[in-house]
Amino acid sequence: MKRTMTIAGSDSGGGAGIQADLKTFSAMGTFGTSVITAITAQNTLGVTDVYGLPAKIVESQIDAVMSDIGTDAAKTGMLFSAEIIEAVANKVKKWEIENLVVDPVMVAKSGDRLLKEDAIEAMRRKLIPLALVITPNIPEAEVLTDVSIKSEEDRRIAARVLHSMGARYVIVKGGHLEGDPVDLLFDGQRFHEFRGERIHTNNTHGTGCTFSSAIAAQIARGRSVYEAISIAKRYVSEAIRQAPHIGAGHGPLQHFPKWEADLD
Ligand SMILES: Nc1ncnc2c1ncn2[C@@H]1O[C@H](COP(=O)(O)OP(=O)(O)O)[C@@H](O)[C@H]1O
Ligand SMILES: Cc1ncc(COP(=O)(O)OP(=O)(O)O)c(N)n1
Repeated sequence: MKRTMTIAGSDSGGGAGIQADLKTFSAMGTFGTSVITAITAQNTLGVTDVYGLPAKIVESQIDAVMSDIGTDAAKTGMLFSAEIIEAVANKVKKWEIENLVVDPVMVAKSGDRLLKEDAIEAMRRKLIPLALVITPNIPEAEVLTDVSIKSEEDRRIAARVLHSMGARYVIVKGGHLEGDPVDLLFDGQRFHEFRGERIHTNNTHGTGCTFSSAIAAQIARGRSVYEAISIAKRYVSEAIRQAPHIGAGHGPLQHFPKWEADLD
């Protein structure tokens, strides 16, 4: 069985973070392991408290997983501080993790901060150069590149800047744009659009976590980055469409046991 590791924060509400990642890994037919970076007190209405863990315990969790179980791909989500980003980057190098999907999580849908302001430079310099794939949404791409994205051309410029920082594949997601969500991939040479149909709902908590975890799991299973993104997009769409209406705010997605089996 292929192995996938998430390095991310815990969401007590179960919709995003580590919890969404592990549900997605399982649905994709991979064995998921987890490295917790921060604990959030969170529900569908928002985040009421955040506790960042010491970088040392993040390092020892990675060592514990990698020295015994190993991984075929990894993803990062909420990394909270510059210290944790540096610790993760060092361990990614030490364990030679090449299939790394970086979801540069900064702010929750509720508007609450999940990454300290002074950690953005560490994200740019230490982690992005190690990424096989980086999956920013529009606001994250703007912060990382200092490009204000007002048009499709701006989005392409931002994708090029992120690629120049060292990520091999850049996908700037379109969930925050008006109309049907189109995600834009740049591989260093060509652009490719992944088109979806907008589902009008409040149940979109954890879409980014689910998308990046599904990409990591499909890469672990040997699919190309293009195939992995295409499958991840279908999965997220269906997970939003069949969301269970839980909580009074942005509700979580529905995850599907044996989704992978349905693909073959
Ligand atoms: N309402 C929606 N209907 C269909 N797909 C969506 C919707 N919202 C987001 N997506 C898709 O979910 C994935 C995550 O995108 P996005 O919501 O932009 O990320 P994030 O959660 O990081 O803000 C993307 O593939 C995006 O196109
Ligand atoms: C612990 C934790 N990690 C990440 C997020 C953000 O997740 P995302 O998938 O981008 O979903 P939304 O917050 O945009 O719904 C989070 N909220 N908590």
